[in-house]
Amino acid sequence: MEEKRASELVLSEGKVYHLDLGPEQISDTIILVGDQFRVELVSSFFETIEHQIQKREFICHTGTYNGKRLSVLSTGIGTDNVDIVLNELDAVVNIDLEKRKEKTEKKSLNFIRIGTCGALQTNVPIGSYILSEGAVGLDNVAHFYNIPFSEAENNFREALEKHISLPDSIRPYFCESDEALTKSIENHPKIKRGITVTASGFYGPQGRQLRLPLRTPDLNERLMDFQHEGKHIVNFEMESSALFALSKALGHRATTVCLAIANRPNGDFLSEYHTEMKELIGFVLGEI
Ligand SMILES: O=P(O)(O)O[C@H]1O[C@H](CO)[C@@H](O)[C@H]1O
Ligand SMILES: O=c1cc[nH]c(=O)[nH]1
Repeated sequence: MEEKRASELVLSEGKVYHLDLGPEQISDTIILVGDQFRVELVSSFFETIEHQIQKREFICHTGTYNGKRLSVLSTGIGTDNVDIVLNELDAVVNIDLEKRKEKTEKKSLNFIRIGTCGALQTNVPIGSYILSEGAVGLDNVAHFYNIPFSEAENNFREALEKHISLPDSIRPYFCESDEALTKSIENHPKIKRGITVTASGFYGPQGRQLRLPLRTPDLNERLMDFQHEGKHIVNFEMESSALFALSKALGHRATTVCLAIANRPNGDFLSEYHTEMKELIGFVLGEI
């Protein structure tokens, strides 16, 4: 295997550059959250914490919950950050950082994103837990890689592209979550399973209009009434498409569960959700 150059595998004092992590400092199951302050909320459930680090918006705590080693890491907002997080976590486990060479034996990580989202169906009230069976990417991260999308994933994307007319410059992609990981956290009365749309922004890209007019004003209605082989779109958030696509390509497993803090068709928004988020975290940790 060829040695990765300093500008390609970017390290700082032997650790991956943005996350400041090395191989001993992460577990095989990693909880990903967008908000950096949610890391402490997750690790407040741990009985021990062995490692804590922060660089920029990336905070990581590694410890144990019910005797099981777990890490929790903040990604910050957006799929551009997910590109950094997934590539660097994969490098930590699958590249020998000292020799700068890919390892022969690869490790597979489990990623569970616990986020917030906006529901896109009238019958999914704020406070629901939305579990992603797959994510439509309206961002462009996956377009820079060869992702082994399945025929079913390509068919879903094609059907969606026919249903919504997006500006020519936006090319959606679709990637499923890991079914076994998804199933492991589906047993809760507040859980609704469905398809997530990962947007490249919070306002216009999610059909929110403040002062700027929108180029696709009926985007949300189009997404809400789309269905393909019994699958419906249920929510908007900003990370899962890249998380699922890069995990698939790198041989990792990923799923997402989000607390609905907005309901777009009903016009509702929950700005203070600490208690609801704590309950969701407690549920997920108890299941994995
Ligand atoms: O609460 P988090 O995990 O950050 O998730 C959602 O909230 C942010 C937008 O407010 C985006 O990151 C979106 O995906
Ligand atoms: O409406 C919402 C709420 C949370 N996160 C999003 O990306 N959108």
